[in-house]
Amino acid sequence: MPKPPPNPSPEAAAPGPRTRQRIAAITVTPVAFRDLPLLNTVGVHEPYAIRAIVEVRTDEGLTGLGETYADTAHLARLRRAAEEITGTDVWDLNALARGVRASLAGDTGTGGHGMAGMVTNSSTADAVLSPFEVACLDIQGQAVGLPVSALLGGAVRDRVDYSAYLFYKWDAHPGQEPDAWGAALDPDGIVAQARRMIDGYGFSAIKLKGGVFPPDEEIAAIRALRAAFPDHPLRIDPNGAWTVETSIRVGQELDGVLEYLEDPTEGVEGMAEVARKVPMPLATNMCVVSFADIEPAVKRDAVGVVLSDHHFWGGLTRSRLLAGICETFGLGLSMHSNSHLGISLAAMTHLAAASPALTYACDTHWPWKDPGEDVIADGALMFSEGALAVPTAPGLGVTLDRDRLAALHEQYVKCGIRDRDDTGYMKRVDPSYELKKPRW
Ligand SMILES: O=C([O-])C(=O)C[C@H](O)[C@@H](O)C(=O)[O-]
Ligand SMILES: [Mg+2]
Repeated sequence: MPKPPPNPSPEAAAPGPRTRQRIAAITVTPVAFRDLPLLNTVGVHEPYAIRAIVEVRTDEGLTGLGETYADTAHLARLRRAAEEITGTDVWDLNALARGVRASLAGDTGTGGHGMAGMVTNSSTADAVLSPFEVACLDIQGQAVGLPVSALLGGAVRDRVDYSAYLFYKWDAHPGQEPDAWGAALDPDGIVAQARRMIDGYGFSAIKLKGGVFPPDEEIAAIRALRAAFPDHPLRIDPNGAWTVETSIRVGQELDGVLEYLEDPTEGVEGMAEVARKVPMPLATNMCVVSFADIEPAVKRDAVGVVLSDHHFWGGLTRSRLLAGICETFGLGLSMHSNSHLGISLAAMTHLAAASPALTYACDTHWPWKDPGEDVIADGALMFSEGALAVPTAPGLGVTLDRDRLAALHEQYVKCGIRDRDDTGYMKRVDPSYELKKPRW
């Protein structure tokens, strides 16, 4: 009889405490990529969108990636936080959050996160923490050979659906040649834009950014979309541009047409009043934007769906916490997006894959970006039938292309935009433009 193999030594059998993987260096690089003249209720997108790319390096030589806003105040906070958290173990996300909070001590400023005034109450500490947390998860995944979705509890789906995010738009930035999308300033233009986007990406849900034209014109656009795309769930988001009365009227007129009505009016009280009188759920990325906002909204039954966004909810693990809270209180979960690059898209996809309650197609601004402009290498994120396959490579599953990073940084330096300012740009184009809240 063959002899059984000898028992392994206790050292070999037990994995033992692994060596900590400490943050040795962090680089924060602002970048700019071309953006189109997309209209919203506070103005129009400038010719470039700005983002910050965060690289976290460990003492063992692994690098994790994060992406966030690049407004001046946010960049300064990122750099202060980067100094404070250097030396932290990438597995100790609580210590990471403590370090970020410590770096903000005495900083009472709010905003500066790149949301053009449309999200004002989100937590500064969570917005600063987010890209570092994502980068640490990227490193953790690489270290153990697992995708980030596995670290978040496991992917419950292998594909994540995104929606066609439509905007009213001019045909060109003033003084430039018309872009490939052309103008969309009426129902026909919006339907043509939807067709182009759905033909290109296969999206199976549609969101219209509203709050730009009088509500009846936007109702007409939604009706035209319904006629052209009878089976696509539809949403409209005027970013709080309407009074409570207008919101109720629009909601009642669109009975049976919308899957949800997003931020028709500003504030929890107004949203609660609207919610009582319209037939469809209200969704928000404006009145529930931090953990402190959840209790008042739940108590007043103000919203039916929360649009999570790891960029201002403190990263991926805190967004999973939000998902759990939403499940507990019977709130639906969807996902918000700003103009972004591939690192953000990868993080959003891992999060959505690992969030069982996320049953709506996620927002993304991806189609509005020039496909050639990114900081990641091509090939990791390819849309098919409106969805992205969840990356299965270790970590986020995307790699930084240094030449592209350098080119987009150079573009940031040259373009001169340092803070997102949709209103200021609109006023430069049309000096009679006024910011009104509510507008109708
Ligand atoms: O859902 C939303 O509220 C957004 O996507 C906010 C964005 O800032 C959007 O309005 C934009 O990019 O103009
Ligand atoms: Mg919104």
